Amino acid sequence: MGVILLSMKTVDLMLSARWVVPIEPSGAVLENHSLVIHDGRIVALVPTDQALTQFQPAEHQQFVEHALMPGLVNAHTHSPMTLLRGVADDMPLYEWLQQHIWPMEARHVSEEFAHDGSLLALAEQLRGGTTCFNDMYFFPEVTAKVTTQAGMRGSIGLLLIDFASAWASDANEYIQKGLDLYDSNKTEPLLSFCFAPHAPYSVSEDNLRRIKVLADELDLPIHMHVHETAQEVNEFQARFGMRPLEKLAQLGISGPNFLAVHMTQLTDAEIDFLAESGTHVLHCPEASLKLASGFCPVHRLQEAGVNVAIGTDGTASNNDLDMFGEMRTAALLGKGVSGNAAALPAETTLRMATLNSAVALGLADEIGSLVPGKAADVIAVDLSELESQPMTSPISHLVYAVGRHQVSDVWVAGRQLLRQRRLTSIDEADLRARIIEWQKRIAAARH
Ligand SMILES: CSC[C@H]1O[C@@H](n2cnc3c(O)ncnc32)[C@H](O)[C@@H]1O
Ligand SMILES: [Zn+2]
Repeated sequence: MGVILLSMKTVDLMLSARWVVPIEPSGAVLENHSLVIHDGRIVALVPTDQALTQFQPAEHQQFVEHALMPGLVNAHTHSPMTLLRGVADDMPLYEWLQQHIWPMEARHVSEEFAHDGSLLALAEQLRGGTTCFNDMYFFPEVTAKVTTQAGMRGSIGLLLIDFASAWASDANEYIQKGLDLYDSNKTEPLLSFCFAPHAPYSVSEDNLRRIKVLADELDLPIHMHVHETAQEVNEFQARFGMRPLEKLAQLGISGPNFLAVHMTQLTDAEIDFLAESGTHVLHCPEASLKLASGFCPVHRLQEAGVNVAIGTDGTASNNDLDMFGEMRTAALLGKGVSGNAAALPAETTLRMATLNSAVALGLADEIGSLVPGKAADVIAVDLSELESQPMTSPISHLVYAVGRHQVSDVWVAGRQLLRQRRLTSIDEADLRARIIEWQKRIAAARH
């Protein structure tokens, strides 16, 4: 016994579970395996009986009726917009943006708005099993700070839009503030950055050229709403004599460092072009459905070889940050739109919300699957509930049957941020009080 103990490796944490869904190297489910974690990284994923003879963990948690899987990666959102949840429903994109959201943002967006809205987004996402999100909003330095304070992982958008806001008055200031944010945080382990020009219709060609030069110089991805509605494409065509994607191709923006959000309007030739250029598509099915923007042809994109990731978009159009719900919608919609029940099977959809999102964000070496060497961004999903019975297939249940309330525990870089459904790094009571104040302020301004 003494000899065995001596040869055992001391590690920080062992998570043993009935089921583990690592996503890579195979999409298969492992039974009775343990994840071994040290210094925030996965050091082994082995059968539990083997793990117990090889490793001596400082902490050992056992999940007898749970599945462990990689944290979900929300490929597109606008965190502070949680404060605008439910303010403008049941209308199309331009009416929603121009008559409701932009005027409300002009009235309310501030450092404090970005702080409290981001905190609410972090809390909602962690409680729903999302461990990393890709953001685009005003005051990104505030979102970045709250994210690191909470211990979550974030890809922060260096925003550009051609109108003055509480954050910046013109393109020069937007770009400079973005670069300053990047410079002062580029070594922060939980943060990464994307340039985030809002859309082809809201950022001039000259400014897009500037972003392209900077993105090449710093080797950062560019993240942008593109071909969201037919109206966008038609109006752009009337103004510039070409479709937005063609303009972006002309500017050299499309390619493996380009993340195109929505993409509901695509010709066959454009699908081929996206595949050839290595452009990533960030699919936000619920926001596109709610705004009746159109349908992203996900199955055709995947058949062509395009990397398609899943995002929620913001809560003013979704209206939640529920990546389990989003996976289910993506899978069902993908079948409906393609007329093919075999399109977007559960395993593919789970991969879209984890590894594909990580690939799009340039983070696949770090997150998106449970592979030794990667960061320990892990979630435990309780499958003991009646609603998950009988346990015919964990992967099927995770996509088609599980609700986000079944996420019991969450770790980011090996740090536990949700323990038996309680947040460990965010004060829920304080957050609730702040949100009630915002509710009053926003309601008062509307009357
Ligand atoms: C300038 S920060 C981001 C900007 O985007 C707005 N927004 C949120 N959702 C969408 C969407 O689906 N399409 C276009 N613009 C969107 C948000 O209100 C902010 O102003
Ligand atoms: Zn968006």
